Amino acid sequence: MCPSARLPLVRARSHHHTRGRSSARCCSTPRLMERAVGLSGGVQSCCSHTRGWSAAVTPALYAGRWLRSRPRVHSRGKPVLRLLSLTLRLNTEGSSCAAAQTRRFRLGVCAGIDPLAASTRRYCTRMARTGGGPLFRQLFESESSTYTYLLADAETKEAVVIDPVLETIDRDLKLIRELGLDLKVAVNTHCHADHITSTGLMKKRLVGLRSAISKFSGATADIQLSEGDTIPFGKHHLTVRETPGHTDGCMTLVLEDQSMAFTGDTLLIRGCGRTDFQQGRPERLYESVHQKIFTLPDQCLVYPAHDYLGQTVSTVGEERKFNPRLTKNLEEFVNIMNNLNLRHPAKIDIAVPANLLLLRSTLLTGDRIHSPKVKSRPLSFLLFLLSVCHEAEESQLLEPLRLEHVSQPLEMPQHNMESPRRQWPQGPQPPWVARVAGCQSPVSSGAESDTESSSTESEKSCVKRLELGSPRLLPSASKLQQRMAEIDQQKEELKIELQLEIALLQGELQTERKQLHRHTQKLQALQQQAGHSETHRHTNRQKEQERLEAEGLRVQELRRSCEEKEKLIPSQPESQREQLTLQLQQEKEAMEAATRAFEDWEFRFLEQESSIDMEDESTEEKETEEKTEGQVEKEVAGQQHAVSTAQERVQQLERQLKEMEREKERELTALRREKRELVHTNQTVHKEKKPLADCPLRNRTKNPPVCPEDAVHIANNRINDRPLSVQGLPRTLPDTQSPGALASPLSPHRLSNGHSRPGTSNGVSLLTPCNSAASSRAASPSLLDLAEIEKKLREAKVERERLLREREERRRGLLEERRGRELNSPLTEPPEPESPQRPEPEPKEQVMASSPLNSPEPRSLPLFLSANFDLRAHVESLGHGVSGCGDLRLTSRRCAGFLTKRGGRVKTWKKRWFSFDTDHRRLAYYTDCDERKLKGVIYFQAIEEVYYDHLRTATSSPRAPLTFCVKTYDRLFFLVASNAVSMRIWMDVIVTATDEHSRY
Ligand SMILES: N[C@@H](CCC(=O)N[C@@H](CSS)C(=O)NCC(=O)O)C(=O)O
Repeated sequence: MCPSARLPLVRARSHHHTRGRSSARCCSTPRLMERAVGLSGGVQSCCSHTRGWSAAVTPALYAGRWLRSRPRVHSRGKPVLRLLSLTLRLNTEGSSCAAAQTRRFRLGVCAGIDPLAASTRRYCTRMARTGGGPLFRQLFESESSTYTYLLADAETKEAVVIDPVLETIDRDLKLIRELGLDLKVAVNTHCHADHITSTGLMKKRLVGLRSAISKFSGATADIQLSEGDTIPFGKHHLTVRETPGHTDGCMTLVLEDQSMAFTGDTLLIRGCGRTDFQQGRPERLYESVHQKIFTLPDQCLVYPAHDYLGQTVSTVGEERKFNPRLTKNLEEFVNIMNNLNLRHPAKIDIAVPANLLLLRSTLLTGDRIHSPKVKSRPLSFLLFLLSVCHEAEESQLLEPLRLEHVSQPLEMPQHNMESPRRQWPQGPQPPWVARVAGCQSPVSSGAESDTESSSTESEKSCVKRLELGSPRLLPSASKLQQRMAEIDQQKEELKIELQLEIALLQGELQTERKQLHRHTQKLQALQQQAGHSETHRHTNRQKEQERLEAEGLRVQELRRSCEEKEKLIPSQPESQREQLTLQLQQEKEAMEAATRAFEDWEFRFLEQESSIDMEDESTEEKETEEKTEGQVEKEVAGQQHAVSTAQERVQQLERQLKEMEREKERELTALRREKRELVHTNQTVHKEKKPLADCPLRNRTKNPPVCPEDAVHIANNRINDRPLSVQGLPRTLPDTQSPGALASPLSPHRLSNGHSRPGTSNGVSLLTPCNSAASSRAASPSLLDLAEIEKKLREAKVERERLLREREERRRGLLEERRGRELNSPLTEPPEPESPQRPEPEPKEQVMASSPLNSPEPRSLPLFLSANFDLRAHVESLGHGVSGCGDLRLTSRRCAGFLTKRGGRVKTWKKRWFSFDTDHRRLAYYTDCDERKLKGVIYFQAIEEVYYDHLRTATSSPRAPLTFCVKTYDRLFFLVASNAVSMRIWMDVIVTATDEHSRY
């Protein structure tokens, strides 16, 4: 396909019209045509200013230049000919009312009538009425007081954003989304020093978006702008006016109808950009404003990049009249500017390199930077990253990429050495070379294909000719040198990007560390909170305990009084006895009721106590309290989880670092290999060019002898081109380690055409001293890099270990603290069962025996309340061999022994000493057989069922066949006996306490 056929039918516009100056600016020279780089139309040109619109510029005229100036070097060194979406754009001006309006306006300008003599407002209103004006939004970022502007064509929705700020990227993108805009270009009026642009990140988020900045900014972007360039969006466009002075790359962007000017930092409202850093020069700024901005119509609205006083807009006329600096003469102006004594912008040290960096299309948007986190990295992290990169990389970043190796027709005349592509011998090429292979037309030279192209036949013949020594196609030494310089540059690029990636990873590490710190703080806060609630709970519990004890005393008092009255009755006159007995009966019932209430209360209390050990459930009141505790514990667990997640992330980062290191090694190896090959080719060229009397060409190509000169070179090569690995980093260059590799840096398949390398006896490439010096120069930074990477890796490892240690210490601290709380808290100390206030009752056998109530037994009373109930006898009567069961202490009123109990919440199995006490009517359990530390109680009235577990807990129980269950009204206890006999005894013992049992 003809290259020109791919180009759009371009439209040409009046380039630049400023009241009466239009003819000076408006031109139709090819140079200016080439400068007019459009977005979608691609090209606009100047033309007859009397017509406003011209016929299309011949596409072919532009095509070559376009393609030559547009190849881009991808971060991996691949050329990406970014052919813009050169859509066919027909000149449709005049087809709509709005366009007609615009046209009339233009014609007015061209005819020397100043249509803006009327107020801008009126003009804008007219434009709005006709729907001709662009959609416009002024957005503000408060930290740096930056204005971002959004302009869009209301019909096509194509949009341009000016000076977007990183901090407000989400807001801006949201608005763009909401308005349904198709953001085509993000342009920066200059390389800002006070904030980081969001351009790079926007490109990452919006497919097809391209960055633009002045070519004098020092930053690279997809589009590098200069005077007269236009940025179209729909039927509108902005024109670039270079306005240096604040920085070299400052531009003012003027809307097509000159109704708006985006002046960046050049002209501020009643002020102007400072000139004390970033190539600032007051004289230049003065000239820029006066020549490029003050020449705009008075009504032209001035939209600056900043305002620190809340002003939003001004006009050219106003500024020309009232600007306190720019109304002065040059000398005064310079004086003012040199004495502003402003503080440097807070972020200058990071913003400048960041902006130089983030505008680059390869960074943060290319496939080298893989990290999925890029999008979500916080600003602080980016700042960190940039500060890391700043010092080391600034110089390289300032250097825009310039590789112009676009394919040229193969059969070009010999004198045309513009394309070094043809001279590369066949073999492993760096990817970018492969991407532009072949005799394709410039347009189809591989830019649209992602596949690596193979050598074409003509390439092969070219190589063959080269190898046969054809002087026609030998590359010039300077071209080779140039290519080597480019490889060095690529190396530098690679270095920068890898360092960036490392910095990214380090940044992530730092973010994780900060997160860890936050989690730790939260954990501490939670612990404090837990401590407070613990104290509160403690106080409450103490009070409750006191009340409980008082109630216990009262119940005892009631009991004593009943007993005394009971003793007195027999000594009373016969006539009163019945009455007294009745009274006594009532008092006893009251006493029983009080006792039951007390016991319930005590039960709840003890249950709550034991819940501290997380083994028991609680009553409703306790549940409320525990809920808070549970939440705290849950949060603590959450924090611990977060800590371990952070730790995993650190490990992951470490892995990524290693991978980066490996990738770097691979890339460096490939680059070194290519360089060696080039060195070799260079050497060949030298040899081909000079008459080699002592080493005839034919001989050299067929069966080359080692001539003395070569021998020297070989020796040199062995010293100078010595693999770096030999010099200290053996693993970095595995392919050059072996003596064979030393002797033959050319890969074997490069010799597969059957020809030995000219100038080598065994494939050794030759180095001139100059080349070898270049080689070592190029190699040294790589060594440093590797050492640096390794150092960082070590640091990361140390950091990781530190984090791990910290985590472990925290965990231990937590555990200890918790243990300490358990030990110190009186709440966790079980109440003494044999407390002085509540002495263990006397053996009830005697008491009950002497009681007049012991018989007749009311049928409704549970079995164990029967006065003559003998537990041991009962168990024996059931056929159990009690005497043979040594691990049980069974008396007439008590049964005690070890059982293993499953925890209520934390399902751990713990051995406890259980005591079934018919007098206290409770089954209590203690930590040990001395019965000093009560862990919990099950009151008889709570027991509902006792049954064998039937191996339900088989997977967890220490002895599933010996596991049985005690069901209370609100909980299920799993207990394990030490043997089958004791299990059966225990079950029969406990079942006596059930109401169910009392019915039989
Ligand atoms: N206080 C601000 C810095 C303000 C500042 O220096 N603004 C620049 C434009 S951004 S580089 C400027 O040119 N100002 C001119 C003026 O007269 O204010 C900060 O700390 O960031």
